[in-house]
This record gives sequence, C-alpha cells and structure tokens, in this order.
Amino acid sequence: MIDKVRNMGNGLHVEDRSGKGNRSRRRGVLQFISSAQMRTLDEQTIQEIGLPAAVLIENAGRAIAAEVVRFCLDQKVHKVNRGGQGRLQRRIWDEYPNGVSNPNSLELEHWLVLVGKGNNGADGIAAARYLVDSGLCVTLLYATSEQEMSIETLAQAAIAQKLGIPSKLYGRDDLAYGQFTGIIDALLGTGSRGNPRGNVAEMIDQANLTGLPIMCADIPSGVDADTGALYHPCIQARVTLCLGVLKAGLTQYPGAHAAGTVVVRSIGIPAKLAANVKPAGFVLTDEILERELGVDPARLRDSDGHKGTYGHVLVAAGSSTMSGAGLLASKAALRAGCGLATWALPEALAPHVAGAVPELMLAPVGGSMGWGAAAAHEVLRLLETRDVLAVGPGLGRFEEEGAFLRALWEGAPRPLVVDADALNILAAAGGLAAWKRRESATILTPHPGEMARLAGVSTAEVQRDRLGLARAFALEHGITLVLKGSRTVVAAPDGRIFVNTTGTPGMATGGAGDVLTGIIAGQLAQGLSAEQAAAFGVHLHGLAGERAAALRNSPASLLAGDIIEQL
Ligand SMILES: NC(=O)C1=CN([C@@H]2O[C@H](COP(=O)(O)OP(=O)(O)OC[C@H]3O[C@@H](n4cnc5c(N)ncnc54)[C@H](OP(=O)(O)O)[C@@H]3O)[C@@H](O)[C@H]2O)[C@H](O)CC1
Ligand SMILES: [K+]
Repeated sequence: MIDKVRNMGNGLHVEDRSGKGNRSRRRGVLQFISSAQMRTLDEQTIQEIGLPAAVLIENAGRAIAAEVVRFCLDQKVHKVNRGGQGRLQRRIWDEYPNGVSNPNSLELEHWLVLVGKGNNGADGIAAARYLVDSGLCVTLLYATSEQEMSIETLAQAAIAQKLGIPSKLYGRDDLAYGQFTGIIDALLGTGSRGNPRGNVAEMIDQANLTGLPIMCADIPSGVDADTGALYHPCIQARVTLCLGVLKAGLTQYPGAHAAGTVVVRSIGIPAKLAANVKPAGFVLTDEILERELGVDPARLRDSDGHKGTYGHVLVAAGSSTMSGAGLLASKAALRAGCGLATWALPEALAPHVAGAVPELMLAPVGGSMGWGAAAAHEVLRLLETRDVLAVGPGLGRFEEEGAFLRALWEGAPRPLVVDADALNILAAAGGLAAWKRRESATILTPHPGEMARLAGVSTAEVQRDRLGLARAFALEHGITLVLKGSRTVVAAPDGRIFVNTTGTPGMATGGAGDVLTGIIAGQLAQGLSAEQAAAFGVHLHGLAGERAAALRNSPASLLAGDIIEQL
C-alpha cells in the first residue's frame, strides 16, 4: 500500500512501504482534496454514517503517535554496515554517551503538544495519550482556556487531565523549551483561516525558534490547505501526518516545503464515502497514469509497428542566437518515441545545424526573411504530411510575430504544443480570450512568468494558487495547460488536475523546457490525447532528469541534453 509522499529536494516522492516498489517509479493511487471537501467528508461520516467524531479523533491521535514513535526511532538509531558484510546493525546516536541498553527506548523523549481550540487540537491531545502509553514524556500546551475549546477538544482535555498528563496554558504558565525533544503542532487544521492570530501565532513563532523537530497534525499551522500558500507565521515541520486524504496545498510549494515529509494515514473514514468525493486532483503515479488517464507507462510498442505507426512531429523553433532550442526539442521528440521528426527553421540557420542530429529532417522556411507570416504558411504546408506541431522554443521575437502565430493557431488542423517565445507572442497579441478556440488538441507549457503574462497577473499571484489558476485557465479556454516549475501542474480542459512528482532541482537549466516540449509533442504523435501526452510527458521528463542527475557528480552540472539521453 502506498502511504507516504516524501519531500526530498524539490521532489514530491511517493514511498512504497510494501518494499516492492522500484525507486525510479512512482506508484500508488494518490488523490488530493480541498479542506472544504475534507470537512464535508468528516461531517458525512459523523452525521450520515453515525461514526462518532471521537472515533475519528482517536484514530487520528493513534496515527500521529505512531508516526512520532517511528520518527524518534529513526532519529535515535542509524544503520551501519558492519565489516562490509552487508549486515545492518543499529547503533545509538552520540547523544546517549552513557549508553542506553535498548536502542529502541523512548524514555528520554519529551514531546510538547501545541493544542489549538478546534478539533485539530483534539487530535493532538489524543496523540499525547498514545505517546504516554508508548513510554514518552509528553506535555500539553493549550493555546486557549477550556471555555473556548470545541466540544471534542474539551472532552479530550478532560481525559488527559484525568490521566495526569502534564499541561500548561500558553501565556499563563512558564515553559522551558530546552527540556523537549520534539513538538507536535495541533494548533490549526482544516478550519484555519488567514494569518494565525494571538496565542496561536506566538506559539508558532516560538516552536520554529526552538529548532526542535516538529510533526504536524493534518497540515502545518499557517499553510493554506488548498493552495499551499503560507500565512504568517507558519510552522516549519519535519513531518506532516495528513489525516484521511492528502490535502491539495501539501502538493505545492511553498506549503510542501513547510510540511516536510508528508505521510497520509487513514482515520476510519469509510472508503465508500471517500469514493463519492470528486478529487481536486491527482499526484501522477504509474497507477494514476493508467487508471485516470489510460496511459501505459511501460511505453510498449506493437511488434509489427513501423516508423509511420509512431507519428511525425514538426517543430517550428530556433533563431540565429537560439539554435539549440530547436535541436533539443526535435531530438527529445525522437527519443520520446515518435517515428519521425522535422525541424522547420529559419533558412539562414540551416547550414549551421545540418547533421547535428542525423536522425532529424530539416525544413528551412521563410527565405531571407526568417520567421514571419510567409514562414507560417510554409509551416502549415509542411504540417499537411505531419501529425503534430510544436512551436516556440528559441523563436525569439520578430516582426509579424502575431500574424505568424495566429496563422498557425487558426490554420493547424493538428495537435499543437505552444511553448516559450510563442507563449509571449500569444500574450502580447491579447491572450487566449482574443483568439478563436481551436478544434484540435492544444497544449500550452508556460513557466510561472509566462503564465503570468498569459493570465494578466503577477508571477507571485500565479504561484500563490497554482492549482486553482491552472484549473480555471484550462477550463475557461478549453486547452490543456502545463504550468511548469517544481511540482508541475497539468490541467485538462475538463477540470481535472495532475501534479507531477518526478524531477530534480538540477533540471532548472536552460533548454530543459525545450526538451519537455519535444517529449510532449512526441507523445502526441504516437496518438496520445492532449492530457495524456502532457501528463505522461512531464512524468517522463522528470524521471529522465532524475536519472541524468544521478549520473553526474552534482545535480548542478545537469544539462538539458543529458535529460534527452536518459529518456
Ligand atoms: N471534523 C471533525 O470532526 C474531525 C476533524 N479532525 C481534525 O480537526 C481539524 C479540523 O477541525 P476544526 O475544528 O474544523 O478546525 P481547526 O482545528 O483547524 O480549528 C479552527 C478554529 O481555530 C480558529 N482559527 C481559525 N483560523 C485561525 C487563525 N488564523 N488564527 C487563530 N485561530 C484560528 C477558529 O476559531 P475562531 O473563533 O477564531 O474563528 C476555528 O474555530 C482537522 O484538520 C483534523 O485535524 C479529526 O482528525 C477528525 C474529525
Ligand atoms: K496542525
């Protein structure tokens, strides 16, 4: 069963605890929902099914405590390879110089639970009980007095009091943070609104200042559960134990960064109920590619196929100062599996790149004028015998650029991938609202800056709600959108959203976007639909980037061309 999404570097990593998983693949069915959907699910479970809130809270508390114990054990011991014989031996960390006879002992752990007034706080108190029973020392720190607590939180506080679990009220009782080894953040959950206020804000600030490992109940207090945007202040966690279903905001930065490792655990919400909820989106895994998108991640080929079976990509790209962009996109299309690729390029450029990729056909266009309205008509003629058009990488800006792109947009009766300079031309020419809706599949692949220009907002606004903006844009304009950046979002025109989990920070390098354009076009040529090609394309692009980075001494030295070689 897949139950863990690990945040390593810039990647959202799905971890397979069955032990059968292949590390280079992402497996499992991972869907995410909004905080409103989660609240509805909680309410339905409680009111319609009759499973009491206290049961869900009990399950949540037990799950949080189990993760704290796992975390403590992972911290206390590490595995060393003894004598090169491949045997793993547990060794106690140096912080226990006098020796603790049982390396699994938790008696030196003292965790502080920050308790908010809502049901998130109730989860934290329930977790405290299980931790005490596991042998840890626990102190509860309440943000509010009992009068302000929710019914469930009040009930949990009463139980904890009867069990003699030490507690303090923030602001009234003294507290020395130095005595603690870790903190559970149970201040705010899905009921959180806006910047944390009052005691809650002070407790978040102080918790961060301690430098202690923080484990969050459900979401980090201060993260917007729907967008991943940060309020101020916001908990910076080591682990977030997400309850029931993954929350959308934990899939996107900066929320994902604040959350640390994200673990999703069941709290007893019946699967039958959960299945009725339309997910806000999916994390791209092999299973999601297969089940939701109908893509075969193994990329199997017909035994009687020939180059014509796998389609012909036409790339319109490049200029005298950016000749590599067209080469990268075209070569990536070939490596992505299309049968043939032709690069339409300015005539003056052709002699300089001839033979650079022997498998590639060159089609010089535009005569001495280079790109322009006349070149567009030549590209359209070439497209008559090709299956897909990718336009944009390295085009530069030029006279008649609007007329050039509009001719392709309106005249290309084939799937179209629009990237890079073509996106800026599109934005400068009034954006999609001013252009006819195309009948054939259309994929736009903007990075956040290009997206900002297309949507007429600032880059910061794009990044504040990548999921929401991508979905709204794709729905409104009837196109498939690939909003690039760490955790690339693929939004289909039917409102479905997919978040990519593959990739490495090393891929932040010139030309990586051109490679992605080629890969997506290559998938389209093989008959995939726009959303299939976009989702599978970003997934493959990231996997290839990870493999390429692993072959180098540092991910920082990754080149876009290396990604192509690992497809
Ligand atoms: N719903 C259930 O029965 C279950 C929920 N689970 C857990 O509970 C939370 C959601 O619980 P909820 O009580 O809805 O919300 P919170 O715990 O997040 O608390 C919200 C209260 O906090 C106040 N608030 C809201 N925003 C802020 C802020 N920015 N600063 C300070 N305080 C804030 C607000 O009160 P106000 O009076 O100030 O409006 C809210 O009342 C969920 O995440 C789970 O952890 C269980 O797991 C299962 C059952
Ligand atoms: K929390």
